[in-house]
Amino acid sequence: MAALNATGTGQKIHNFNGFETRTPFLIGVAGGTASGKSTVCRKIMEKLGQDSIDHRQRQVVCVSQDSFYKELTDEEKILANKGLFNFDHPDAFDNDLIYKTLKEILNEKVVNVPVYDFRKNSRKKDEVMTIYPADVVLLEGILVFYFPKIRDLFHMKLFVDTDPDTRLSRREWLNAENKRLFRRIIFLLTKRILNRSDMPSIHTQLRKTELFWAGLVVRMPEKHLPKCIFLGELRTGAYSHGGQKKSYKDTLKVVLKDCNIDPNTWETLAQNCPAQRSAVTKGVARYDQHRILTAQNKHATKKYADVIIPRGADNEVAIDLIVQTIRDLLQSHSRFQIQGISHDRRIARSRHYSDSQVTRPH
Ligand SMILES: Nc1ncnc2c1ncn2[C@@H]1O[C@H](COP(=O)(O)OP(=O)(O)O)[C@@H](O)[C@H]1O
Ligand SMILES: O=c1ccn([C@@H]2O[C@H](COP(=O)(O)O)[C@@H](O)[C@H]2O)c(=O)[nH]1
Repeated sequence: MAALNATGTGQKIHNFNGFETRTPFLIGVAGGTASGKSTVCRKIMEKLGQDSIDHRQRQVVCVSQDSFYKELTDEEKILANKGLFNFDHPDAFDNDLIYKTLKEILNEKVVNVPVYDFRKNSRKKDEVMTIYPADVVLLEGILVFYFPKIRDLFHMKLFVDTDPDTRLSRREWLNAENKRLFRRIIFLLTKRILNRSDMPSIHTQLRKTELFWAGLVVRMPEKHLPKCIFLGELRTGAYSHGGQKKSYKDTLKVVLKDCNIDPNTWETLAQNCPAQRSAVTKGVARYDQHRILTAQNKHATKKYADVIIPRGADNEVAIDLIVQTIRDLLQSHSRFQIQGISHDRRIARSRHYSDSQVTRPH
């Protein structure tokens, strides 16, 4: 539990589970998609009465790892539109920015984090979320414990553990208009089925089909329509009518690289059907192996948690325990306390305030 030491300078130092730290106290909240991470964080904020406080005055703030999704390149956007981009891979996030932001938060700086637009798979232009210095900062996300450098910054690590079928059932079936939710439904569903039947992932199968088809096109006689359309474009890097630049060439290049096949020698390789088949089979197997290892590593981040919350937001007992721990941390500061007790800190922190924020933390 948290203990507090007063230093000679009057500065307060927490001693929590062997860590010595000044505020802010950083809490990581990991768990699978739709496990209830945001809901757990929202409940914590509500129970601490923080949701009703102006965001510049809050002692507890919550940030989502989703804000740090990387900007996709044009090629990646094409893959994403085809459902071929893996948003659950650790590299899908701007991990350098996550680290830099957490370090700034730990140094009590005002930080601006990007606002991610799931519909466009990109950051919103001219919009940021300003995080003001707080005593406790929660960062929730599917992969917040993946990279040791980031993981080691947390003073406390929570894992929201909700079984995959419940997560799947939570998807909003009626909201099929919403592309993001729809993609997640398909993703979770196929993942469950493929895992159960021990088949390669949908990402792997799509790559295999795409490469076999691309090889077939290379071997077609020159005048065949698919060859004119696809490889004409592939050779010259032409614009497709009304479409995006070099779409076929670029997506094929990404898929080839994923499968460790050199895009520069691909056409020569594809002329030799058995050689191409063997290279694709090997490349796809390698890709699937890499994908499985990444998924295992990702899943294994649960082992780094200090507290595992089974049933997510339904687990009131676990949430109350966490809330009480945060309350203890906050109340151990003589200058400011939560819920109804005076906030000298508002004055003490007024130098940090700025009017630059556009949106507010949830
Ligand atoms: N305990 C729960 N019971 C019912 N629905 C829940 C529960 N926890 C979360 N949900 C719902 O499931 C969906 C995903 O929850 P969310 O907290 O956004 O998950 P995550 O942040 O892990 O993706 C949301 O629509 C949310 O309202
Ligand atoms: O552009 C995107 C970015 C991410 N996703 C998916 O969203 C979830 C994020 O996890 P949560 O736990 O729900 O916050 C993840 O499964 C990504 O695959 C997306 O669909 N589109």
